[in-house]
This record gives sequence, structure tokens and C-alpha cells, in this order.
Amino acid sequence: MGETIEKPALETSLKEEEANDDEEGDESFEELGLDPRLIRALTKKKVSIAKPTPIQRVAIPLILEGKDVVAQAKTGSGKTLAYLLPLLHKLFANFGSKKKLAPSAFILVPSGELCQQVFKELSSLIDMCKVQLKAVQLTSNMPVSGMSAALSGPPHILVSTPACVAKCLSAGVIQSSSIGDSLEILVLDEADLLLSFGYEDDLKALTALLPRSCQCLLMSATSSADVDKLKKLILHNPYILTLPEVEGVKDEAIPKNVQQFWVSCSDRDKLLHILALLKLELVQKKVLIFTNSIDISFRLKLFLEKFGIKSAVLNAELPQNSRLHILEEFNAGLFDYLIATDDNESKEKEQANGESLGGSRKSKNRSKQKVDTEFGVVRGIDFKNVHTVINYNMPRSPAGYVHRIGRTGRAYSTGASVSLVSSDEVEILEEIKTFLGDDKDKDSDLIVPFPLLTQNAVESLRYRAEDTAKSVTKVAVREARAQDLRNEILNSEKLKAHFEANPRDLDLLKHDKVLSKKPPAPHLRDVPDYLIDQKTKEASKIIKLARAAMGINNSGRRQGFKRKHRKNKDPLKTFSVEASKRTSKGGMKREAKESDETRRKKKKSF
Ligand SMILES: Nc1ncnc2c1ncn2[C@@H]1O[C@H](COP(=O)(O)OP(=O)(O)OP(=O)(O)O)[C@@H](O)[C@H]1O
Repeated sequence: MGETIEKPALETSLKEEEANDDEEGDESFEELGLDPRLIRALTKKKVSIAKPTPIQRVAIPLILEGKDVVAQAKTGSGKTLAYLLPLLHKLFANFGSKKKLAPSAFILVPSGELCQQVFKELSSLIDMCKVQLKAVQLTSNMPVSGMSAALSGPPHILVSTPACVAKCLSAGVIQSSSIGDSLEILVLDEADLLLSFGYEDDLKALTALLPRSCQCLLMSATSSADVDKLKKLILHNPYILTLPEVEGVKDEAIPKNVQQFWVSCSDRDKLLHILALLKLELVQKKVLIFTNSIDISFRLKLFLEKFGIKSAVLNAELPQNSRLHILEEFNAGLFDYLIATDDNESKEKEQANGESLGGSRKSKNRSKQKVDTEFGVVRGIDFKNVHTVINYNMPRSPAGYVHRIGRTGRAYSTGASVSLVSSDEVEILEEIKTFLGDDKDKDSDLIVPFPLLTQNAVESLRYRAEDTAKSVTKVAVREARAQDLRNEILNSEKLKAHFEANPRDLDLLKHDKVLSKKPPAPHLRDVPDYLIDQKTKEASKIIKLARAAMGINNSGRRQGFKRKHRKNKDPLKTFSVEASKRTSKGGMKREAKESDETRRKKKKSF
């Protein structure tokens, strides 16, 4: 174990972080040594950003010093700015210093959606700083000619996926040798997903071209064997900034300001239960609902429509423009309910089952209708103001749960999750609880039964729900899914042209259009008062009052006053840091850990 010249710098960072946690309000981006133009840009953002989050406080100085960093911090903790700010600072400083043949920085993410999100954040910072830095985003579905045009120059920063970089290399759009000469910083964002998205070979090929001097940053919300593999593959002697989860405090994986509930119900009763939750207004909007297959999403959408509840469906078979537009509309508060099918597993399963486009196995064009392999609804997408996440189906893994629930409680907001758990899903619920650190011997349940939904309330809707569910047949689902896809393919072209000219015109195409042919029957649209018991009425009132108290208007947007938030309710503040520095050879290991006492102090403030 040897001390090195780098250790004092790390200790300083940690001390600052501890001090800042004790005296809220003192820490600043200036103290981190960032370019003043970037700090000004942060204050000019729609929601002004004044203070760094814990992960930013620790990661930014290390990245500015040129260190390789692995940052594992919970969802919504501000990891994107933790790497974008120092990356831009460094490129500003070196601007124009040397003529290059390839970009100086690559930011690689697993999905087209993330590409777009990171690119938007990056471009807005560059614009606000008024610097002549050029960034481009590329995804694999672009033609080679388009890639070539985008990379001419070349731009300073490329935001892309590993597969797309591989495509650029094999098409000769980027020369292997120019990467060796030009690349200064490589960022792998959502690193835990990159390998499971099948990018391992692409990343290995890229690694072989990296110059020794290239600084590598790896960002992730969960730790996994895949992250470890990537660390070994790409990083030299990195600083590892981790969640306390790694030290056995796993509940920190979900931000503390998210209340987690579950409801026990049979698979058959899931439609009934979700109807009760939404129709009786027992959960706060906006609501993001996860299912495990595209057909289930459409069945749910059609079912809810019959009761006058409009929703949009987001899934991997939609064209990318549509998906991006749905996300933008939802984030802008144009509709309250979004039903998403989230993970790769369901894509693979559906492809194997020939389920694409309404499940038509006969279609000759099936291979063309493959879902987009660069699609990722959950990981890393910054959904705005989602108050409730509902698991209509349970995710297949604890990591999937963490990522789903992480779509609420982002930045300075509170949130809730409700998981509908059938008898088949009890096992995964138990696995998730164990993963999160639930101690069966102590009374410390992190996921508790949802108290606002009574059996009476559910039963009051049973007859209507069951009757209506029968009318949502497999044929109806297949037709709706095919119709939605046709609409969205048409929209996609219109969207592309229109939004190039009018980027802010989100109202043009609403994605929560009704798909069923008949309008909802009046007796289903409005639940008669006599059906709702007193307890449910009170519960619904509480939810509405809470919504009003939080300053959220009917469109799901916050009113224009600054909420005072409690520090302990803030996921951006609950990051704890352990940093260790390891060398791959030589056995040298340096560690700077938060002391137990410091952690206890932090815990007290919750
Ligand atoms: N210092 C800050 N102060 C306030 N808000 C911030 C700050 N940094 C980032 N945010 C906001 O917090 C939200 C979440 O940030 P970000 O998307 O980077 O989270 P993340 O850690 O990457 O989450 P995930 O693991 O889910 O991708 C964003 O809306 C971002 O604008």
C-alpha cells in the first residue's frame, strides 16, 4: 500500500464534500475550478443550477486533473453534468491548439434516446457559453453519407453509440489512425448497460485504438460484473467513486425521497387495480407505467381509453423520431400517462416470438420490422416531473427495478412507486427487497403495502373493469398496435421536417391519441359517486392536496415559485462517496473512504 502524490487531491475533495454536507449552501462550482462561462451557463438554464451535487463535487476536480474515473452513483444524481462540465472545461482550454483529424472527445451511450438527451444538454451548454466548439450526434440508423458529412471538419465532440463508432470505422468515415492522434477523452455513460446491449466487440475494437494518453470516464447507476469488465478493458488505474451500496447500505440505490409501495393482485386483476389507482386518483401525476411487452402496453392503453383515461405508448418498434417526440411531449407535460415497455429482454423475447407489428407472424417484412436495438426507455432517460412509477409487470431483475424507479425522484423532486405484484412475481419482489437491503429481522421494509387502495374501492370497479376488459380482445390489441405504428411512421417523416424548422412546436402531433374506434361510454368515463367509499374519497383528496401543496398545476408542471426542499429529501444530496485507486499490476492500492462517523453524521440529517 503506497501513498502517492495524488492522494492529497482526493482527500481535499472528500473533506470539501463532508464540510458541504454539514453546512448546506457553501459549496459552489467556482470552488471546483470550472470555467466561469460554464458556471454562468448553468445559472441561465431553465431550472437554474447553482450548486454541484455530491457526485459532481467529487468527480469534477478529479476529471479536471486528468484522472480516469469510474462514477457509480444513484439514478438522478447528476452524473451527466459530472462529466460534461469538466470535459467542456478542458476542451475550452485547448481550443484550436492542434489541427485534428478526428474528434477530441467521444461520449458513448447505449441508446439513441440517450444520445439525443446528452447531445441536447451538451449543445445547450456550448451555445450558452458562446464558444465555437462543434458537437455532433450519430446513431447507427444514419446513412454513411450523413455520418461522413457530420464528421467532416472534424467536430470536437462526438456523441454516439459504440455500434455507430464501429460502423464509422469500418466505412472509413473515421480513420483508425486518427483516433490514436486525436482522442483525448472517452466517456462511457450508462456503462452497466453497454455490454448487455451487445456492444462488447465494438468496445474492444475501439479500445485497441485508444492512445495511452486518452482519459477514460465510466458512469453508471449500478455496479455489476459488466461494469467491472469494462473497467478492466478500458481504464488505467482509475479513481472509483461509488455508492454506499457497495459497502452494504443498498437502500441508497433508490433515492430516499422515493416512497416505494406494492399491491398484491392476481395477474387477471391487474387491469382492475390500475384502473382503481388512476381513476380514483390515488396516485399523483405524471405517471410512468412499465409493462414487460408491447402487446400488454396496448391492451392497457385501450382498456384505459374506455374509461376516458388517455395515455401514450412508448416502445422499441416506433421510429426514433416518434420516440424522441413522445419523450419531449411527456417531459413538457402535454399528457399525464405514459406506458413504456422498457428492456432489451422483452425486445429479444418479442423478436423471437415474431411479435413485431401486432404479432403478425405471416408478415413477409418481419425482419425489417425488428425493434430498434439502440432503444432504451429506462436507463438514463431524464423524464421530467414523473411523480409516480407503476410497475404493471414486475421487472425481471433488481437492477431493472432500480432503473425503473429511478425515473421518479430526480433532481430536487419527490416521488412514489407502486408495483402490482402477482403470485408469480412474489419471488422477484423478494429478490429486489434483498438487493435493496431489506432486513427481515428488523422492521425496516423499504417496499411497503400501498395504504390508499382499499379492497372496497377495488371491488366497486370490478364489474365495469371485467366487462370492459373482455372487449379489449387480442384482435383489437393487434389492430391498435399496427395502427399506432402506421400513424407513427407517417408522423415520423412529418416530425423530422417540421421540427427541423420549428423545434418548439410540441403540440403538432399528440401521441396520446385515442386508438379505439368508439368514444368512452359516459357511465365508464365518470365513476358514480355512490361507488366510491368514504376512505377512498379521503385518500384521493390527500393526493390532490399534496399535489397542490407541491405547486403542481393540472398540466403536471410546477408553478413558478421556488420550492424549499429538505436536504434529506434530495437524491442529489444523498450520494456518499468512497474513492479508491488501484493499479492493475503491482498491487498498489490507495483508498480514501468516508469515515463511519461522517456517514453517521450525514444519516442524522435525513
Ligand atoms: N447540480 C445540480 N443541481 C440541480 N439539478 C441538477 C444538478 N445536476 C444535475 N441536475 C439535474 O438532475 C437531473 C438528473 O440528472 P442526470 O440525468 O445527470 O442524472 P443521472 O445521475 O445521469 O441519472 P441516471 O443514472 O438515471 O442516468 C437532470 O434534470 C439534471 O438537469
